[in-house]
Amino acid sequence: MAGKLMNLSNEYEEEEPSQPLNPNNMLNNDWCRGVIRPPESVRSQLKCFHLNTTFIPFLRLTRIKVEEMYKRPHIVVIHEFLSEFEIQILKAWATPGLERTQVVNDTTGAYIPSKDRLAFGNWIKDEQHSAMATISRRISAITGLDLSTAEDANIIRYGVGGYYGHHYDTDVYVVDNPVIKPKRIATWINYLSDVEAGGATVFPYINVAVWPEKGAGLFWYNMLTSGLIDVNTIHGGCPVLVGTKWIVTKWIRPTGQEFRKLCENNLLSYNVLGINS
Ligand SMILES: O=C(O)CCC(=O)C(=O)O
Ligand SMILES: [Fe+2]
Repeated sequence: MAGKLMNLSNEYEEEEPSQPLNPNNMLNNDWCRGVIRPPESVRSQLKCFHLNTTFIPFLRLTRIKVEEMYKRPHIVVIHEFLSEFEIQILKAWATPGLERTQVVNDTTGAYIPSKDRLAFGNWIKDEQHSAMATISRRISAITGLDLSTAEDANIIRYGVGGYYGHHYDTDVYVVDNPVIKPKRIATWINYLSDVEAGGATVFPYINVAVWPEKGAGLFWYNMLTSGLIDVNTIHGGCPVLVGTKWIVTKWIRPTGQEFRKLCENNLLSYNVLGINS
């Protein structure tokens, strides 16, 4: 068994996950163990590239290093997105006010503590620190999205055993359930730390695992161009086994994107970083 756990070779890449998709069953599941990857046919299409910043004055003199993790939905990692200074500022800001994180209750819509999310968090507004305002401005420049309507950034610290069960970031329509959860067209996660073991952000329906990398950004669209939820974006944060995981999440709202991400006739067309496909 130990041999199997350690073996990350191709032998396992097409294997079907053996664990049921249960938010409380993040520990030791196949996605978190890193033994499942998208098939070769998907991986061979993925690219690394420098974002074309020619027409983005704010980023003209920077190199934005993009690595695709999946195409549809478009999941990308932006390497070396944050500076060491920004990372230290955000951690120092959050630390004195860290509190147990909560989730939106499906029936009442209220924020409640939950066994699906074990972490400590704090919030920061762009106006509260110029470092955060600059980060939001960079995210906006890279994604082309309006961040003035986005939620405040959520700074999260996961200790050993901390995790976030599988969930959607945007609301899921449930018949007979009057509660409308917030709509989030896209999510941007900043990793403020590496994690020695565990702590991957996983998308179990498409077998994608993103391992935290200090300073990197992770971005994906939760919605198709039609505004429908992309069901393949269900994701979670794996338990931290060794070390501490720090992230800063920006949940981006559809409001304000009307002239930036145009609706398309095709109900199932995908949003992508840059132009749509
Ligand atoms: O901790 C992670 O890797 C995922 C966090 C997440 O899903 C969120 O903040 O919405
Ligand atoms: Fe999430």
